[in-house]
Amino acid sequence: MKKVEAIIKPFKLDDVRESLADIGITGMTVSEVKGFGRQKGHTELYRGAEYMVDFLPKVKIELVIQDDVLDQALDVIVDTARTGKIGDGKIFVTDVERVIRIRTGEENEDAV
Ligand SMILES: Nc1ncnc2c1ncn2[C@@H]1O[C@H](COP(=O)(O)OP(=O)(O)OP(=O)(O)O)[C@@H](O)[C@H]1O
Ligand SMILES: [Mg+2]
Repeated sequence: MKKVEAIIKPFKLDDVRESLADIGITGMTVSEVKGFGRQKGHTELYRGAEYMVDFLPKVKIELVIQDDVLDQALDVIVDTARTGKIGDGKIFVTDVERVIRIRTGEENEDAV
């Protein structure tokens, strides 16, 4: 199992959620976050205005998925979240050791 953390532009969240649902992703966690990339937050466009702040608003999506859907999920996120402008975001992938569904006690592949 893999965890995918995708930092994206907030206005892309609905599209990304829908595209992921379309390929059968059944759960995700979303947070409002702030961050910067290599432009250090300066001079990035957000909702048509040029922001001059240290941290720009972003949305973080976290998904834990089975290995066999990883590549498809990454393709969907990249294709849907890309505008081609700076600040489109970044995706981090890590291994997940264990997953437990609290209600049933099911684990791992049965629980994602
Ligand atoms: N190395 C990193 N570690 C953790 N979070 C990061 C890292 N790089 C980017 N982020 C997060 O992703 C958000 C978007 O980053 P961004 O797309 O600006 O990356 P970039 O490397 O500057 O690429 P680009 O040149 O396309 O803007 C940042 O605001 C931050 O929240
Ligand atoms: Mg950047």
